Amino acid sequence: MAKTLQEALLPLRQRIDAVDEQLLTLLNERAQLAVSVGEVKQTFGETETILKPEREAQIIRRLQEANKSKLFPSDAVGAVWTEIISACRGLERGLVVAYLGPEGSFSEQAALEYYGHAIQKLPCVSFDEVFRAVETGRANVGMVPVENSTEGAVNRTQDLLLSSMLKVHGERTLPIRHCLLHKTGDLSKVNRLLGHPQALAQCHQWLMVNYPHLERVPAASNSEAAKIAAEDESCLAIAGMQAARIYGLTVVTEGIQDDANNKTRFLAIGKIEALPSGKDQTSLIFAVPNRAGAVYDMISPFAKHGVSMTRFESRPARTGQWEYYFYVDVLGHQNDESVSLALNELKEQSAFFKILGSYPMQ
Ligand SMILES: O=C(O)C(=O)C[C@]1(C(=O)O)C=C[C@@H](O)C=C1
Repeated sequence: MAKTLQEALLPLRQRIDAVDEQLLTLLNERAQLAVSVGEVKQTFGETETILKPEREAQIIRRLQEANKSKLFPSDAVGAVWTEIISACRGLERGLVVAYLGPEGSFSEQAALEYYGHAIQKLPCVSFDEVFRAVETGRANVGMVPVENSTEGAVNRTQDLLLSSMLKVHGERTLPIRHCLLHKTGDLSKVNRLLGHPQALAQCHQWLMVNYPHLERVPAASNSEAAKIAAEDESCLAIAGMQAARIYGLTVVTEGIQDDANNKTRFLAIGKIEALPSGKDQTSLIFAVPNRAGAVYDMISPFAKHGVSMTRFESRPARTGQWEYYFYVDVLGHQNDESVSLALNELKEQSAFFKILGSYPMQ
């Protein structure tokens, strides 16, 4: 007699159960090893945050390499091991992560994707507060947006990176899909649209075509806009799907950002510094003396030592003298010989010079 579907599935499901049990045993073995690592760190007086960004990046890259041309998807290797490491790290010591909240922001998503879910979340009301929370030790680390593929630099973050003593130890780039959200979906009472200025700018053309006369009101964050709209039928909000879910909003239109490939790059900041991981980049800020050819002279050490520049941006120095700070990313770690030589030469000629950090590339 032919088997039923359940009968046909049973032996396969039994084998899946057996594999899961083996995985669980191995995960517990790994967790125990992480606890031992934590104890060893303690005996060596390593009492600061337990996070080792270079080691985490190496583990994930090595496994992704080993998994090449295998069945389990490479992206899933990254996501699964981020969570495994996060859980193990949490057993060594909890990690408090500050970011622009409230709950449901893209910054929160970046924080969870980078540090995993075994963290203590500290949503903050502004980027300034994120930096302050980490500087004062209320949080161990923070996650802040630094640039968007449509709108360019996130200016407040750039300014805070300039003045803060915090270092960059990692990066995460997220695709950003904005949605138009409303409490009920009946827009008859709507008279304004709330969104973070960055989100309003990233959706500018779509809004011009679809809601040209609607008043646009800047909000402290997208998730804050969503939270307000959840209480007020006169408000539309721009925020992500996660915020729509958390605050129970109706999605009026999905994907309203002007560029379908809209992305934001976030930086992981803290007091720790990442050691070389084998595939790193270095972020720095410098200012040049105000004379002809100064910028050219400044960047020539990179060409001389074969160091690739991946980002070059300027911000006014606020002296009223048309002077600028240059924000530059280069490939390689500051401990690499070529990068170190180039940076030393650049430093000697700079009116201002600051390394924000060397960190594993995503
Ligand atoms: O190797 C370490 O230093 C650990 O603490 C272990 C571990 C891991 O679970 O593999 C956890 C946290 C660190 O950020 C890096 C790796």
